[in-house]
Order: sequence, then structure tokens, then C-alpha cells
Amino acid sequence: MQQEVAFVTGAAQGIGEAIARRLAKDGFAVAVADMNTDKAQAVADSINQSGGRAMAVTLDVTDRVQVRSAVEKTATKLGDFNVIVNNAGLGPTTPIESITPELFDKVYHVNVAGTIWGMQAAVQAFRDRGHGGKIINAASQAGVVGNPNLMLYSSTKFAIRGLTQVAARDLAKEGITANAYAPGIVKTPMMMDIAHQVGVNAGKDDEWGMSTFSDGIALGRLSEPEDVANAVAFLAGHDSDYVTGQTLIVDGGMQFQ
Ligand SMILES: NC(=O)C1=CN([C@@H]2O[C@H](COP(=O)(O)OP(=O)(O)OC[C@H]3O[C@@H](n4cnc5c(N)ncnc54)[C@H](O)[C@@H]3O)[C@@H](O)[C@H]2O)C=CC1
Ligand SMILES: CC(=O)C(C)=O
Repeated sequence: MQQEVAFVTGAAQGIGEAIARRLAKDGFAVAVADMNTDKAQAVADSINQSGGRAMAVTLDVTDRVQVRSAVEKTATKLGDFNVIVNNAGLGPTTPIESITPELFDKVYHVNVAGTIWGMQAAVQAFRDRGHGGKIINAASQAGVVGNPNLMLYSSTKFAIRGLTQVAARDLAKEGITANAYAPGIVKTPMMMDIAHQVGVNAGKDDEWGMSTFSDGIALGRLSEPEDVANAVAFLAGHDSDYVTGQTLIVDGGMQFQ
């Protein structure tokens, strides 16, 4: 059987890295796509050394042409194109008074436009190869309930859930599913930055900042990136073939809808 190919953006660290490693373990050939070339290469090398099959691809997800060419390069080198995980995202704290047109453009370009360019390139790659595929987008628990201090970020993640639902309806007839995952509070560089900012704003330290997020977690612990990767593995695999338009919330029980 032909090996399936998964393309993961923001895969040089954090949640994306865990997803790339997990999908490689599950048998996918994986493109580790990120703007940080050195770190992406290190992740791809490490997957290859552990017996998986991976390549690093440099891209800025805000650049539609670069995204398209990264997807094509992946399909050519790895032999097919079956799954895209639009994981790259930015999460700056944005109290309302701090929002400028420049910051708005920056966050919306990465989180929303970057996801749309990824979906667009993937759909073209699926069509060119005459088969369906899976689109998986990074939402957040902050895209289910508005999070304090994260006005720009939270609103982009609400948008991700919306555009995932539209894609699911528009593309179903072509055998393409579209789902999202909504992590809670995950120990990654992004979350450490947010905790640091919250700590600084309150005149406290990073650990205090992080502790403000952990109170409402029913399972009583912060998330590891691998907790999220486990859920994405389900969405990428064939056990989820009849699932589309959904947001899988992986937050340890922070909120129940
Ligand atoms: N860490 C958390 O607690 C949560 C994270 N998420 C979402 O999960 C996703 C991954 O988050 P983390 O791993 O925490 O982030 P992170 O900041 O640790 O890693 C993000 C990766 O994306 C890459 N990246 C950023 N902008 C890019 C661009 N324009 N083009 C290409 N690559 C780019 C970075 O180089 C980095 O390797 C994001 O979409 C985030 O919003 C959602 C909920 C919670
Ligand atoms: C980073 C994030 O998604 C939070 C704090 O909900």
C-alpha cells in the first residue's frame, strides 16, 4: 500500500512537533513545515533517525505562494498528499487597548489567512491526485469561550471553527473532511510566553502566570503536547472517516458545552 503523507505547519516545536512525531509513528510520511528552518530540520532528522520518514519544509504560512509551493514540493518528494494539519499560530496577549492595526493584521494573517492558504493548497493537491483527504485545523479552547486578555487570539480561533465547518460542507462531496482540534493549556513555548506576560502584568512570576490557567482544569493537570497529538492522530487516521465539521476539544475538561 502507498504510504500516506501528512503536512504539519508550525511543526518545529510545541504541539506541531508532537503531532509530526506521532503521525510518523502512525506510519505517515511527514512534512515538518515551519518558518524556523533549523528547528524543522532537527525534528525531521530526529524522526528519520527513529525509523520514520520525514522532510523539513521552510514556509511562512502567511505567504500563499510559499504555502502552495511547499505543499507541491512535499507531494512530489514524499509521493502523495493526504492530510494537512494547519497548526502554526500566534498567541500574543492583547488587552483591548493594546490592539493596533499592525497587530490585528499580524495575528489574523498567521492564524486565519495562514489556515485558509493551507486548506486551499491542500484541496488543490488532493484534486490533482484524484482523491480526497483530511484537513485538520488548530482551534483552541479560547475559540470556544472568549479568554481574558486574548481578544485577537480568541477571535481568530472562533474563526477557525467557522471556516472548518464551511470547508466540511463545501468539500464533503469530494471525499475531503475538515475538522479542528481545540487544545486547553499546553506546555509549549507559546503558552510559556503568555504565562510570562500574565505574570509580569500582575507583578508576579511565570509560574504564578501559568497557575492562573490551571484552576479550571477538571483533570487537574496542564496538557502535554502529546495529549493533543493523540487527538490529532484520530482525526488524521481512518477511524475518523465519518467525522467532519467538528472541533475536538482536548482541554482536560476546562469547560463543557
Ligand atoms: N499552547 C497552548 O496552550 C495552545 C495552543 N493552541 C494552538 O496550537 C497551535 C500550536 O501552538 P504551540 O505549539 O503552543 O505554539 P508555539 O509558538 O510553541 O509553536 C508555533 C510554531 O509555529 C511556527 N510559526 C509561527 N508563525 C509561523 C508562520 N507564519 N509560518 C510558519 N510557521 C510559523 C513557529 O516557528 C513555531 O515553530 C497554535 O495554532 C496555537 O494557537 C491552541 C490552544 C492552546
Ligand atoms: C494559548 C491558548 O489557546 C489559551 C491560553 O487558551
